[in-house]
Parts: sequence; C-alpha cells; structure tokens
Amino acid sequence: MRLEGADHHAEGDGVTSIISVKGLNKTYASGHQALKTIDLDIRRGEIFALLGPNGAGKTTLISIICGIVNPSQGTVTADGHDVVRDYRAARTKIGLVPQELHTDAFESVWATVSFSRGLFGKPRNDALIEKILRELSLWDKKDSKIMALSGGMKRRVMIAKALSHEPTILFLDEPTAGVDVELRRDMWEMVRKLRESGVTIILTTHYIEEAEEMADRIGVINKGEIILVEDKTVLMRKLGKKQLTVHLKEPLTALPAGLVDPHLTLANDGGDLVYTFDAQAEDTGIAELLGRLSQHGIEFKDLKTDQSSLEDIFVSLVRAPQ
Ligand SMILES: Nc1ncnc2c1ncn2[C@@H]1O[C@H](COP(=O)(O)OP(=O)(O)OP(=O)(O)O)[C@@H](O)[C@H]1O
Repeated sequence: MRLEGADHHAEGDGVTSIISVKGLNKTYASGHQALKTIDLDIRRGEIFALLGPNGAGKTTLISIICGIVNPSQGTVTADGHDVVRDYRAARTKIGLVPQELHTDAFESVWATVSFSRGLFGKPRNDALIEKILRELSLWDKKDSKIMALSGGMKRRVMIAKALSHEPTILFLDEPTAGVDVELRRDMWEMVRKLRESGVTIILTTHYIEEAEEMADRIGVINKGEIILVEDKTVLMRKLGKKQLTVHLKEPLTALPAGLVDPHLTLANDGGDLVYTFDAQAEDTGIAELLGRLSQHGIEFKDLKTDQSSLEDIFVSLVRAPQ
C-alpha cells in the first residue's frame, strides 16, 4: 500500500533520517537509569532491528519515541516533529504494534481498524481501510468478530490498526513472539511489503534469526546503552568468524605440543579438531594447519566449515565486558 508523507529531512551526511534521537537519558522515579545517553538515527525506509537482552531498555526507548514515556534528558524527533513539544503531530506519524494483543474481542475487524483511524482525528476513509485489510489478507474477515480469529489473524489486525492513520514509521514490538514458523514467515513477507510501500520499520525481537532475515541495519542495546549500530551485512562480515571442524580418524586425548594454538581446540571427546579463523583474512591458516596435521601423522575423515550466525555475534557482544 502507498502511504503518504514522504517528505524528506536531511541527516547531514546525505542519508535521510526519519527518527533522530539525541542525548537521550531516562531515569525512572525508582532511581533506575534505564537509558544512558542514547544517540541514534533511523534512516527513512529501512528495516531496523533493535536487539538487546531482557531489561536492556528497548521498551523504554520505543515508549519515549512514541511519546508514551517522558525522557529525563535529550530530544527525539519523529518525521520532523519533536516527540515532547510537538507530541500530537509526532504521534500521527507513528504506528505502534505492541507485543500484547489488546483489542475489543466483540468488535468486527472493520470497526476495530476504522475506529482506530478516528482516534487520530483522521477523517473516515473507507477506501484506505479496505486497501489495508486487503494487503494484510484480512478483507474476507472484515465482518468477523476479533474473538473468532486465529492468533496470526489477530496480529494482522493489530498491524492494520497501527497503519489505519497512515503512519510513516511502524514499530513492531516482538512481532512474531509465540507465532509458529509458518506464520512467522508470512509475517516477514508482510513486513517486507510494507517497507516496499515506503514505511520505515523498527522491530524488536528475541529471535535473532528474524533480524538476520529481515533487517537492513541492526542496533544492539545493552544496559541502557547502544553498543553498536551497523549494516547487517557489514556486521556479519566484520564480526563473523568461521570455524573449520576436522573430524579425526582416531580421537586425540590432547593436542600434541607442536599443534598448541589459541585458535585450535579439541571437541567431541577428542574426535574433532576445531579451528577458528577470520574469514576476511588473506591467509586463513588452513593450508598450514593441514600441513602440520600431516607432519604429526594425524589423519582425518572429513572437514566441515561453519560461519558464525548473528546469534553468535550478538551473544559475544552482550557478554563482552563494557
Ligand atoms: N516504569 C518503570 N519504573 C521503574 N523501572 C522501570 C520501569 N519500566 C522499566 N523499568 C526498568 O528499566 C529497565 C529497562 O526496561 P525495558 O522494559 O525498557 O527493557 P527491555 O529491553 O524492553 O526488556 P524486555 O526485553 O524484557 O522487554 C529494566 O531494568 C526495567 O526493570
């Protein structure tokens, strides 16, 4: 679907940013500092995945951008509007799909979605609601009561509601939590279609595979700080390691002295030698390793290489001492 409002705001370096977060701090009344000086730009038209362990501050950050929680310090603009000073204008640019599905179970899909548009003070637009429902494969359910829908359909209704006032920014908080694999793939497809229509999408997820599959850029938040923002492909190239597993003919109880190397470990009760190397390096060291194995009379049955996943990268990032 084509949504309006594609006016551009320069980010300075030529890339246009739709959300700009500057010096954002949040300390709750309890004294807990949930966000520590966050600076973040979301580019217009991208799918941005925000990853972080439980309690890292994802919900706090999203809630501030959506104007639900007030910042202690700093500023946020959403599509050119300050989210505090210009709350109403900023809020109309944003659609939020929360994790919990709370809609009136007794209402029809049509009524739920069109009522939501009205809440933003937008005039009735049946053609638009029809378009949204068709895009989300909900059109034949338009007269169904929400309670009669499957979990996957209810989620679509939440997305339709969030899109009903034609936002340019869509937040999806854990869009596929508790959804089965097939539905998850459908959801990914739908999110891609939305992006093609010009909506900027920010999603939080616990399924790293989801970020790996969908995101253009990835931000990692840990203990209230953004510790990394990077293009997904660059991130995986830069931080990704490869592993070569050598399945040995005869298991080893220990590495021979001449083979001791920080990149080499024994696994699988001595049946495998695991060599970790930098896939980007000019010389991976594999040829030399195989030479050394033959010098020590170590024979192998098979070789296998694996690329570390985004999950491995994420775990190593949030575990690293800050
Ligand atoms: N209203 C509040 N008052 C006090 N502390 C809060 C409040 N809301 C959140 N926190 C605390 O702020 C920190 C960040 O919470 P937040 O919900 O933003 O994290 P999160 O990354 O979204 O976590 P999750 O993945 O578990 O939803 C946590 O330590 C949380 O306990």
